[in-house]
Amino acid sequence: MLNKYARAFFTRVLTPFAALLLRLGVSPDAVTLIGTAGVVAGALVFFPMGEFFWGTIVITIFVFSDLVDGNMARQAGISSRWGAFLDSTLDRVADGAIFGGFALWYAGSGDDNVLCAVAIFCLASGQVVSYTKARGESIGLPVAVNGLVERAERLVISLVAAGFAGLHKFGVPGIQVVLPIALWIVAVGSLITLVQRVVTVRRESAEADAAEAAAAGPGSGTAQ
Ligand SMILES: CCCCCCCC/C=C\CCCCCCCC(=O)OC[C@H](COP(=O)(O)O[C@@H]1[C@H](O)[C@H](OP(=O)(O)O)[C@@H](O)[C@H](O)[C@H]1O)OC(=O)CCCCCCC/C=C\CCCCCCCC
Ligand SMILES: Nc1ccn([C@@H]2O[C@H](COP(=O)(O)O)[C@@H](O)[C@H]2O)c(=O)n1
Ligand SMILES: [Mg+2]
Ligand SMILES: [Mg+2]
Repeated sequence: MLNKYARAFFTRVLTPFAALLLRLGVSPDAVTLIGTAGVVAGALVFFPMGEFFWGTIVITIFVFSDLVDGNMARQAGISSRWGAFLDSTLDRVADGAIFGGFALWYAGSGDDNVLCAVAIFCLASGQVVSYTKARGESIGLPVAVNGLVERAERLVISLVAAGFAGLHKFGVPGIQVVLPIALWIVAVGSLITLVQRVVTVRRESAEADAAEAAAAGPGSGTAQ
C-alpha cells in the first residue's frame, strides 16, 4: 500500500537531493552501501541498549537511501541488474539488523522471551515474504500480489513504534508498550502476507504448467 501510494510523494521530494548527489559524483551503489551500513549500525548499536529513540533517528536518516539510490540510477539512466540485485540483497541485511536489534534487546536487558521470539519471527517471516516474490519471479511467474504488509509497512510500523517507545527514556510514562504492539502487528501481518503470496504463486504456477501442457499437446505431461 505504502509502496503504491507513498512512493510517488517521496520520489518528488527526494529527486532534487538525488540530483545533487549525482552532481557531486556520488554513485547509486555508494548510496546503497552507505545507507545499509548506517541502518545496520543504528539498529545494532542503539536497539540492544534500549535506546529506541536515537536508534530510530539514525535508522530513519539512512533508510531513505533506499529510495534515493534507485532515483539516482533512473535519473542518470544507469539502472542495472547489478544495482537491482545489490539494492534487494542489502534490504535483507538492513531488515535483519533492525529486527535482530529488537530481539537482542528482549533477549538481554529487555528480558522478555516471548517478545524476543516475536521479534525473531518478524525477522524470519519478513525475509521469507521477500523471498517468495524473488523465487516466484525467478521461475518465470508474475507473482501479481504484494500482500497486506510489504517491506515499507514492516519498517514504518516498527520504526514509528520504536521512536515513540524511546520517549520512555525522556520521561513519558507507559509509552514503551507501543513497541510490543507493533511487533505483534508486523508478525501477524507478515504471516498473512506470506499466505497471500504462497497462494498466489501456487495458483500462478498451476496456470503456467497447464498452459505449457496445453501448448505441448495431449499426452505430453506437466512441465517441471
Ligand atoms: C516523537 C516521536 C519520535 C518518533 C520518531 C519516528 C521517526 C520516524 C519513524 C519512522 C520512519 C520510517 C521510515 C521508513 C521508510 C522506509 C522507506 C523504505 O526503505 O522503503 C523501502 C520500500 C521498498 O523499496 P524497494 O523496492 O527497494 O525494496 C523491495 C522490497 O523490499 C521488497 O520486499 P517485500 O515488500 O517483497 O517484502 C523486495 O521483494 C524487493 O527485493 C525489494 O527490492 O520503498 C517503498 O516502499 C516506497 C514507499 C516508502 C514509504 C515511506 C513512508 C514513510 C512514512 C512515514 C515516515 C515518517 C513517519 C514519521 C512519524 C513521526 C512520528 C512522530
Ligand atoms: N545501486 C542501485 C540501486 C538501485 N538501482 C535501480 O533502482 C531500482 C530500485 O529502485 P528503488 O527506488 O526501490 O531504490 C533497482 O531495481 C535498480 O533498477 C540501481 O541501478 N543501482
Ligand atoms: Mg533502493
Ligand atoms: Mg531496496
